[in-house]
Amino acid sequence: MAPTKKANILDRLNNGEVIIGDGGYVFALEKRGYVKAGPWTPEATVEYPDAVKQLAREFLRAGSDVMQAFTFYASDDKLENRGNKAQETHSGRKINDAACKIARDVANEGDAMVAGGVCQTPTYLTTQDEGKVREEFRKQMEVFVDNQVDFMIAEYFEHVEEAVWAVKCLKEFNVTVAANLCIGPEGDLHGVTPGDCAVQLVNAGAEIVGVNCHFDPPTCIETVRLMKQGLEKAGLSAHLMVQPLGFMTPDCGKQGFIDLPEFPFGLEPRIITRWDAHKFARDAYDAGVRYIGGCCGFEPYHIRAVAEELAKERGHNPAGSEKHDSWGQGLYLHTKPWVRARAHREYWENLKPSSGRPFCSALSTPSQWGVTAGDELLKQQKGETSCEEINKLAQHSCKIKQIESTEVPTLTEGGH
Ligand SMILES: C[S+](C)CC[C@H](N)C(=O)O
Ligand SMILES: N[C@@H](CCS)C(=O)O
Ligand SMILES: [Zn+2]
Repeated sequence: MAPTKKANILDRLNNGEVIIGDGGYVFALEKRGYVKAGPWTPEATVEYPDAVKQLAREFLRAGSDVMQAFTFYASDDKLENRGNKAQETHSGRKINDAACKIARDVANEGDAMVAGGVCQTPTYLTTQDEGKVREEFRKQMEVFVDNQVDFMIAEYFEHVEEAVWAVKCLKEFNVTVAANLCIGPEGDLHGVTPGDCAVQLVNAGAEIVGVNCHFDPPTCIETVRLMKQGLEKAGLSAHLMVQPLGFMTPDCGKQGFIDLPEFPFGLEPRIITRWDAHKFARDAYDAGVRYIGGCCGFEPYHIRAVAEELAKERGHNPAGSEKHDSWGQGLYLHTKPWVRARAHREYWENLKPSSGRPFCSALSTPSQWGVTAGDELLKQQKGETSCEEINKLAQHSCKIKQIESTEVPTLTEGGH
Protein backbone atom coordinates (compact mmCIF):
# COMPACT_ATOMS: atom_id res chain seq x y z
CA MET A 1 0.00 0.00 0.00
CA ALA A 2 1.28 3.49 -0.80
CA PRO A 3 2.71 5.77 1.90
CA THR A 4 0.39 8.11 3.76
CA LYS A 5 0.35 11.88 3.22
CA LYS A 6 1.95 12.53 6.59
CA ALA A 7 4.96 10.48 5.58
CA ASN A 8 7.77 12.93 4.87
CA ILE A 9 10.22 12.57 7.68
CA LEU A 10 12.44 15.42 6.52
CA ASP A 11 9.55 17.89 6.37
CA ARG A 12 8.53 16.84 9.85
CA LEU A 13 12.03 17.23 11.26
CA ASN A 14 12.53 20.53 9.41
CA ASN A 15 9.32 21.73 11.06
CA GLY A 16 10.87 21.05 14.44
CA GLU A 17 8.76 17.99 15.19
CA VAL A 18 10.09 15.37 17.59
CA ILE A 19 9.98 11.95 15.96
CA ILE A 20 9.77 8.90 18.18
CA GLY A 21 11.28 5.71 16.84
CA ASP A 22 10.41 2.20 17.89
CA GLY A 23 12.39 -0.15 20.12
CA GLY A 24 14.36 -3.37 19.85
CA TYR A 25 12.70 -6.07 17.75
CA VAL A 26 15.44 -8.65 17.66
CA PHE A 27 15.93 -8.75 21.44
CA ALA A 28 12.24 -8.59 22.32
CA LEU A 29 11.36 -11.34 19.83
CA GLU A 30 14.23 -13.50 21.03
CA LYS A 31 12.86 -13.36 24.56
CA ARG A 32 9.38 -14.19 23.27
CA GLY A 33 10.69 -17.25 21.42
CA TYR A 34 10.63 -16.17 17.76
CA VAL A 35 14.26 -15.22 17.04
CA LYS A 36 17.43 -17.19 17.72
CA ALA A 37 20.26 -15.42 19.54
CA GLY A 38 23.47 -16.18 17.65
CA PRO A 39 22.43 -15.58 14.05
CA TRP A 40 19.85 -12.95 15.20
CA THR A 41 18.24 -13.03 11.76
CA PRO A 42 14.61 -11.94 11.21
CA GLU A 43 13.01 -14.91 9.46
CA ALA A 44 10.23 -14.50 12.03
CA THR A 45 8.67 -12.12 9.49
CA VAL A 46 7.69 -15.17 7.42
CA GLU A 47 7.59 -17.80 10.17
CA TYR A 48 5.69 -15.85 12.84
CA PRO A 49 4.30 -12.70 11.19
CA ASP A 50 1.67 -12.29 13.91
CA ALA A 51 4.35 -12.12 16.59
CA VAL A 52 6.28 -9.44 14.68
CA LYS A 53 3.06 -7.54 14.00
CA GLN A 54 1.97 -7.63 17.63
CA LEU A 55 5.28 -6.16 18.79
CA ALA A 56 5.08 -3.44 16.12
CA ARG A 57 1.54 -2.64 17.29
CA GLU A 58 2.75 -2.31 20.86
CA PHE A 59 5.41 0.17 19.77
CA LEU A 60 2.80 2.10 17.80
CA ARG A 61 0.50 2.22 20.83
CA ALA A 62 3.47 3.34 22.93
CA GLY A 63 3.94 6.37 20.70
CA SER A 64 6.30 5.38 17.87
CA ASP A 65 6.00 7.52 14.75
CA VAL A 66 8.11 5.06 12.76
CA MET A 67 7.57 1.39 12.13
CA GLN A 68 10.97 0.06 11.22
CA ALA A 69 10.68 -3.02 9.04
CA PHE A 70 12.18 -5.98 10.87
CA THR A 71 15.01 -6.51 8.40
CA PHE A 72 17.92 -6.51 10.82
CA TYR A 73 20.78 -8.74 9.55
CA ALA A 74 18.59 -9.70 6.57
CA SER A 75 21.24 -9.39 3.89
CA ASP A 76 21.59 -12.62 1.91
CA ASP A 77 25.15 -13.22 3.14
CA LYS A 78 24.05 -13.06 6.81
CA LEU A 79 21.11 -15.35 6.18
CA GLU A 80 23.52 -18.05 5.07
CA ASN A 81 26.43 -17.28 7.41
CA ARG A 82 27.92 -20.01 9.61
CA GLY A 83 25.34 -22.63 8.78
CA ASN A 84 22.29 -20.35 8.90
CA LYS A 85 19.57 -21.90 6.74
CA ALA A 86 17.30 -18.83 6.55
CA GLN A 87 18.44 -17.87 3.05
CA GLU A 88 17.95 -21.38 1.69
CA THR A 89 14.61 -21.88 3.45
CA HIS A 90 13.03 -18.47 2.97
CA SER A 91 15.35 -16.11 1.01
CA GLY A 92 16.30 -12.55 1.87
CA ARG A 93 13.78 -11.21 -0.61
CA LYS A 94 10.84 -12.93 1.09
CA ILE A 95 11.97 -12.05 4.62
CA ASN A 96 12.46 -8.38 3.74
CA ASP A 97 9.22 -8.23 1.76
CA ALA A 98 7.19 -9.70 4.61
CA ALA A 99 8.86 -7.25 7.02
CA CYS A 100 7.84 -4.28 4.87
CA LYS A 101 4.25 -5.45 4.60
CA ILE A 102 3.95 -5.98 8.35
CA ALA A 103 5.42 -2.54 9.03
CA ARG A 104 3.09 -0.86 6.52
CA ASP A 105 -0.01 -2.61 7.84
CA VAL A 106 0.74 -1.50 11.39
CA ALA A 107 1.86 1.99 10.37
CA ASN A 108 -1.48 2.53 8.64
CA GLU A 109 -3.32 1.61 11.83
CA GLY A 110 -1.90 4.79 13.34
CA ASP A 111 -0.59 6.87 10.45
CA ALA A 112 3.05 6.18 11.26
CA MET A 113 5.90 6.11 8.74
CA VAL A 114 7.64 2.99 7.47
CA ALA A 115 11.42 2.75 7.41
CA GLY A 116 13.38 0.04 5.65
CA GLY A 117 16.60 -1.02 7.29
CA VAL A 118 20.03 -2.33 6.30
CA CYS A 119 22.97 -3.01 8.58
CA GLN A 120 26.50 -4.38 8.75
CA THR A 121 27.29 -7.43 6.61
CA PRO A 122 29.55 -10.47 6.99
CA THR A 123 30.88 -9.65 3.52
CA TYR A 124 32.44 -6.49 4.93
CA LEU A 125 34.19 -8.38 7.72
CA THR A 126 35.48 -10.97 5.30
CA THR A 127 36.39 -9.01 2.18
CA GLN A 128 36.29 -5.26 2.79
CA ASP A 129 35.33 -5.16 -0.89
CA GLU A 130 33.11 -2.16 -1.65
CA GLY A 131 31.50 -3.69 -4.73
CA LYS A 132 30.56 -6.93 -2.97
CA VAL A 133 29.25 -5.15 0.12
CA ARG A 134 27.18 -2.71 -1.91
CA GLU A 135 25.68 -5.60 -3.85
CA GLU A 136 24.24 -6.97 -0.59
CA PHE A 137 22.53 -3.62 0.12
CA ARG A 138 21.39 -3.24 -3.48
CA LYS A 139 19.52 -6.54 -3.38
CA GLN A 140 17.74 -5.46 -0.18
CA MET A 141 16.93 -2.06 -1.66
CA GLU A 142 15.00 -3.61 -4.56
CA VAL A 143 12.50 -4.92 -2.02
CA PHE A 144 12.30 -1.63 -0.10
CA VAL A 145 11.64 0.25 -3.33
CA ASP A 146 8.95 -2.24 -4.41
CA ASN A 147 7.28 -1.68 -1.03
CA GLN A 148 7.57 2.11 -1.21
CA VAL A 149 9.07 2.57 2.25
CA ASP A 150 8.97 6.18 3.44
CA PHE A 151 12.69 6.36 4.19
CA MET A 152 15.68 4.15 4.94
CA ILE A 153 17.67 3.53 8.10
CA ALA A 154 21.24 2.30 7.64
CA GLU A 155 22.07 1.21 11.16
CA TYR A 156 24.32 -0.85 13.36
CA PHE A 157 27.62 -0.21 11.61
CA GLU A 158 30.85 -0.55 13.61
CA HIS A 159 33.00 0.60 10.72
CA VAL A 160 32.14 3.96 9.22
CA GLU A 161 33.65 2.85 5.93
CA GLU A 162 30.93 0.21 5.51
CA ALA A 163 28.22 2.69 6.61
CA VAL A 164 29.38 5.17 3.98
CA TRP A 165 29.14 2.45 1.32
CA ALA A 166 25.63 1.69 2.55
CA VAL A 167 24.56 5.34 2.43
CA LYS A 168 25.97 5.76 -1.09
CA CYS A 169 24.18 2.64 -2.30
CA LEU A 170 20.87 3.70 -0.70
CA LYS A 171 21.11 7.23 -2.13
CA GLU A 172 21.25 5.75 -5.63
CA PHE A 173 17.59 4.85 -5.03
CA ASN A 174 16.69 8.43 -4.26
CA VAL A 175 15.50 7.86 -0.70
CA THR A 176 15.98 9.80 2.52
CA VAL A 177 18.64 8.07 4.61
CA ALA A 178 19.14 8.02 8.36
CA ALA A 179 22.57 6.59 9.14
CA ASN A 180 23.38 5.17 12.57
CA LEU A 181 26.64 3.71 13.78
CA CYS A 182 26.83 1.42 16.81
CA ILE A 183 29.84 3.28 18.18
CA GLY A 184 30.62 5.04 21.44
CA PRO A 185 32.60 8.17 22.23
CA GLU A 186 35.86 6.40 21.28
CA GLY A 187 34.70 6.21 17.69
CA ASP A 188 34.50 3.42 15.13
CA LEU A 189 36.60 0.27 15.12
CA HIS A 190 39.16 1.86 12.82
CA GLY A 191 39.66 4.74 15.25
CA VAL A 192 37.62 7.34 13.35
CA THR A 193 36.14 9.80 15.88
CA PRO A 194 32.36 10.25 16.15
CA GLY A 195 32.72 13.77 14.75
CA ASP A 196 34.60 12.57 11.69
CA CYS A 197 32.20 9.65 11.26
CA ALA A 198 29.26 12.07 11.17
CA VAL A 199 31.02 14.24 8.61
CA GLN A 200 31.68 11.22 6.37
CA LEU A 201 28.06 10.08 6.62
CA VAL A 202 26.64 13.49 5.76
CA ASN A 203 29.09 13.90 2.90
CA ALA A 204 27.92 10.51 1.61
CA GLY A 205 24.35 11.86 1.53
CA ALA A 206 22.72 10.96 4.87
CA GLU A 207 20.19 13.57 5.99
CA ILE A 208 19.89 12.17 9.51
CA VAL A 209 22.86 10.83 11.51
CA GLY A 210 23.37 9.29 14.90
CA VAL A 211 23.95 6.08 16.78
CA ASN A 212 22.03 2.95 17.71
CA CYS A 213 22.61 -0.07 19.93
CA HIS A 214 25.85 -1.20 21.69
CA PHE A 215 25.80 1.46 24.46
CA ASP A 216 23.46 2.76 27.13
CA PRO A 217 21.37 5.93 26.77
CA PRO A 218 23.85 8.36 28.45
CA THR A 219 26.78 7.05 26.38
CA CYS A 220 24.80 7.23 23.14
CA ILE A 221 23.76 10.82 23.85
CA GLU A 222 27.39 11.69 24.53
CA THR A 223 28.42 10.12 21.21
CA VAL A 224 25.75 12.04 19.30
CA ARG A 225 26.95 15.24 20.97
CA LEU A 226 30.42 14.53 19.63
CA MET A 227 28.93 13.90 16.18
CA LYS A 228 27.13 17.22 16.33
CA GLN A 229 30.33 19.03 17.30
CA GLY A 230 32.16 17.38 14.40
CA LEU A 231 29.49 18.49 11.96
CA GLU A 232 29.51 22.05 13.30
CA LYS A 233 33.28 22.22 13.00
CA ALA A 234 33.02 21.07 9.39
CA GLY A 235 30.26 23.59 8.65
CA LEU A 236 27.75 20.82 8.00
CA SER A 237 24.36 20.18 9.48
CA ALA A 238 22.07 17.20 9.73
CA HIS A 239 19.20 16.00 11.86
CA LEU A 240 20.33 13.95 14.84
CA MET A 241 19.05 10.53 15.85
CA VAL A 242 19.60 8.25 18.82
CA GLN A 243 18.35 4.70 19.47
CA PRO A 244 20.34 3.33 22.43
CA LEU A 245 20.28 0.05 24.29
CA GLY A 246 17.68 -0.44 26.97
CA PHE A 247 20.51 -1.59 29.25
CA MET A 248 22.93 0.33 31.44
CA THR A 249 26.49 -0.30 30.27
CA PRO A 250 28.91 2.13 31.99
CA ASP A 251 31.60 -0.59 32.01
CA CYS A 252 31.65 -1.12 28.23
CA GLY A 253 34.78 -0.74 26.17
CA LYS A 254 34.99 0.49 22.62
CA GLN A 255 32.99 -2.41 21.16
CA GLY A 256 30.02 -1.94 23.46
CA PHE A 257 27.81 -4.50 25.15
CA ILE A 258 28.78 -7.51 23.03
CA ASP A 259 32.06 -7.60 24.99
CA LEU A 260 30.28 -7.77 28.35
CA PRO A 261 30.33 -11.27 29.88
CA GLU A 262 26.54 -11.05 30.29
CA PHE A 263 25.96 -10.65 26.53
CA PRO A 264 23.51 -11.85 25.39
CA PHE A 265 21.81 -14.17 27.91
CA GLY A 266 22.41 -12.49 31.28
CA LEU A 267 21.77 -8.82 30.68
CA GLU A 268 18.50 -8.55 32.59
CA PRO A 269 19.87 -6.89 35.75
CA ARG A 270 20.96 -4.00 33.55
CA ILE A 271 17.54 -3.21 32.03
CA ILE A 272 16.69 0.47 32.28
CA THR A 273 13.54 1.50 34.14
CA ARG A 274 10.79 3.56 32.55
CA TRP A 275 12.10 6.46 34.62
CA ASP A 276 15.56 6.03 33.08
CA ALA A 277 13.77 6.23 29.72
CA HIS A 278 12.13 9.51 30.78
CA LYS A 279 15.52 10.97 31.65
CA PHE A 280 16.98 9.68 28.40
CA ALA A 281 14.24 11.37 26.37
CA ARG A 282 14.76 14.71 28.12
CA ASP A 283 18.56 14.55 27.85
CA ALA A 284 18.39 13.60 24.17
CA TYR A 285 15.96 16.43 23.47
CA ASP A 286 18.15 18.92 25.36
CA ALA A 287 21.16 17.74 23.32
CA GLY A 288 19.29 18.72 20.15
CA VAL A 289 18.31 15.23 19.05
CA ARG A 290 14.89 15.12 17.39
CA TYR A 291 14.65 11.50 16.32
CA ILE A 292 14.55 9.55 19.55
CA GLY A 293 13.93 5.81 19.84
CA GLY A 294 15.48 2.66 21.22
CA CYS A 295 17.34 -0.47 20.23
CA CYS A 296 18.05 -3.83 21.90
CA GLY A 297 16.40 -4.05 25.33
CA PHE A 298 14.02 -1.17 24.59
CA GLU A 299 10.51 -2.52 25.09
CA PRO A 300 7.21 -0.77 24.31
CA TYR A 301 6.88 0.58 27.85
CA HIS A 302 10.24 2.34 27.47
CA ILE A 303 9.02 3.98 24.26
CA ARG A 304 5.82 5.01 26.06
CA ALA A 305 7.99 6.70 28.71
CA VAL A 306 9.86 8.59 25.98
CA ALA A 307 6.53 9.68 24.47
CA GLU A 308 5.15 10.74 27.86
CA GLU A 309 8.27 12.73 28.71
CA LEU A 310 7.97 14.59 25.42
CA ALA A 311 4.17 14.86 25.41
CA LYS A 312 4.23 18.65 25.79
CA GLU A 313 6.65 19.14 22.93
CA ARG A 314 4.63 16.75 20.75
CA GLY A 315 1.23 17.98 21.81
CA HIS A 316 -0.15 14.60 22.80
CA ASN A 317 0.29 11.52 24.90
CA PRO A 318 0.50 8.10 23.25
CA ALA A 319 -2.49 5.77 23.10
CA GLY A 320 -0.77 3.52 25.63
CA SER A 321 -1.05 6.22 28.29
CA GLU A 322 -4.67 5.16 28.60
CA LYS A 323 -3.36 2.59 31.07
CA HIS A 324 -0.51 4.65 32.51
CA ASP A 325 -1.10 7.87 34.41
CA SER A 326 1.97 10.08 34.36
CA TRP A 327 4.60 9.74 37.08
CA GLY A 328 2.90 6.89 38.89
CA GLN A 329 -0.45 8.53 39.47
CA GLY A 330 -2.28 5.32 38.72
CA LEU A 331 -1.27 4.48 42.28
CA TYR A 332 -3.96 6.87 43.54
CA LEU A 333 -6.18 3.84 43.07
CA HIS A 334 -4.02 1.51 45.16
CA THR A 335 -5.45 -0.15 48.23
CA LYS A 336 -2.39 0.31 50.48
CA PRO A 337 -1.59 3.82 51.76
CA TRP A 338 2.21 3.43 51.67
CA VAL A 339 1.96 2.53 47.98
CA ARG A 340 -0.44 5.44 47.32
CA ALA A 341 2.29 7.59 48.88
CA ARG A 342 4.50 6.76 45.88
CA ALA A 343 2.12 8.37 43.40
CA HIS A 344 4.27 11.37 42.52
CA ARG A 345 7.12 12.41 40.30
CA GLU A 346 9.78 13.10 42.96
CA TYR A 347 9.44 9.57 44.27
CA TRP A 348 10.09 7.83 40.94
CA GLU A 349 12.54 10.37 39.64
CA ASN A 350 14.80 9.92 42.66
CA LEU A 351 14.42 6.20 43.14
CA LYS A 352 17.67 4.21 43.21
CA PRO A 353 16.31 0.75 42.40
CA SER A 354 17.99 -2.20 44.09
CA SER A 355 19.10 -5.18 42.04
CA GLY A 356 18.12 -7.72 44.69
CA ARG A 357 21.27 -9.69 43.83
CA PRO A 358 23.65 -9.57 46.82
CA PHE A 359 26.48 -11.44 45.07
CA CYS A 360 26.44 -9.31 41.92
CA SER A 361 28.96 -6.57 41.37
CA ALA A 362 27.81 -3.31 39.85
CA LEU A 363 30.24 -3.57 36.95
CA SER A 364 31.82 -6.31 34.82
CA THR A 365 35.12 -6.64 33.04
CA PRO A 366 34.57 -6.67 29.28
CA SER A 367 36.28 -9.29 27.10
CA GLN A 368 39.74 -8.19 26.05
CA TRP A 369 40.32 -10.03 22.80
CA GLY A 370 41.62 -6.94 21.07
CA VAL A 371 40.00 -8.12 17.84
CA THR A 372 38.48 -5.18 16.04
CA ALA A 373 39.24 -4.25 12.47
CA GLY A 374 40.37 -6.67 9.78
CA ASP A 375 41.48 -9.52 12.08
CA GLU A 376 41.56 -13.08 10.64
CA LEU A 377 39.28 -14.19 13.48
CA LEU A 378 36.57 -11.90 12.16
CA LYS A 379 36.43 -13.54 8.73
CA GLN A 380 33.08 -15.20 8.16
CA GLN A 381 32.16 -18.46 6.40
CA LYS A 382 29.09 -20.14 4.99
CA GLY A 383 29.84 -23.45 6.71
CA GLU A 384 28.76 -24.33 10.24
CA THR A 385 30.96 -23.65 13.25
CA SER A 386 32.49 -26.93 14.49
CA CYS A 387 32.72 -28.15 18.05
CA GLU A 388 36.49 -28.24 17.73
CA GLU A 389 36.45 -24.57 16.79
CA ILE A 390 34.36 -23.69 19.85
CA ASN A 391 36.78 -25.61 22.09
CA LYS A 392 39.72 -23.68 20.65
CA LEU A 393 37.88 -20.38 21.16
CA ALA A 394 36.98 -21.30 24.74
CA GLN A 395 40.65 -22.11 25.42
CA HIS A 396 41.72 -18.85 23.85
CA SER A 397 39.18 -17.02 26.00
CA CYS A 398 40.54 -18.65 29.15
CA LYS A 399 44.11 -17.84 28.14
CA ILE A 400 43.07 -14.23 27.82
CA LYS A 401 41.54 -14.36 31.26
CA GLN A 402 44.70 -16.06 32.53
CA ILE A 403 42.77 -19.05 33.78
CA GLU A 404 44.47 -22.45 33.79
CA SER A 405 43.54 -24.32 30.61
CA THR A 406 42.54 -27.34 32.76
CA GLU A 407 39.49 -25.37 33.83
CA VAL A 408 38.26 -25.12 30.25
CA PRO A 409 35.13 -27.20 29.74
CA THR A 410 35.36 -29.60 26.82
CA LEU A 411 32.27 -29.34 24.68
CA THR A 412 30.66 -32.17 22.81
CA GLU A 413 28.36 -31.95 19.79
CA GLY A 414 25.29 -29.92 20.69
CA GLY A 415 27.26 -27.75 23.11
CA HIS A 416 26.43 -29.70 26.30
C1 LIG B 1 22.84 -6.23 18.66
S1 LIG B 1 22.63 -7.88 18.70
C2 LIG B 1 21.21 -8.19 17.87
C3 LIG B 1 23.87 -8.47 17.66
C4 LIG B 1 25.18 -8.33 18.31
C5 LIG B 1 26.35 -8.91 17.63
N1 LIG B 1 26.76 -8.14 16.50
C6 LIG B 1 26.05 -10.31 17.24
O1 LIG B 1 25.94 -10.59 16.05
O2 LIG B 1 25.92 -11.11 18.15
N1 LIG C 1 16.45 -2.43 14.37
C1 LIG C 1 17.01 -3.62 14.91
C2 LIG C 1 18.35 -3.29 15.51
C3 LIG C 1 19.01 -4.37 16.26
S1 LIG C 1 20.63 -3.94 16.71
C4 LIG C 1 16.08 -4.22 15.91
O1 LIG C 1 15.31 -3.47 16.50
O2 LIG C 1 16.08 -5.41 16.10
ZN1 LIG D 1 20.45 -3.24 18.94
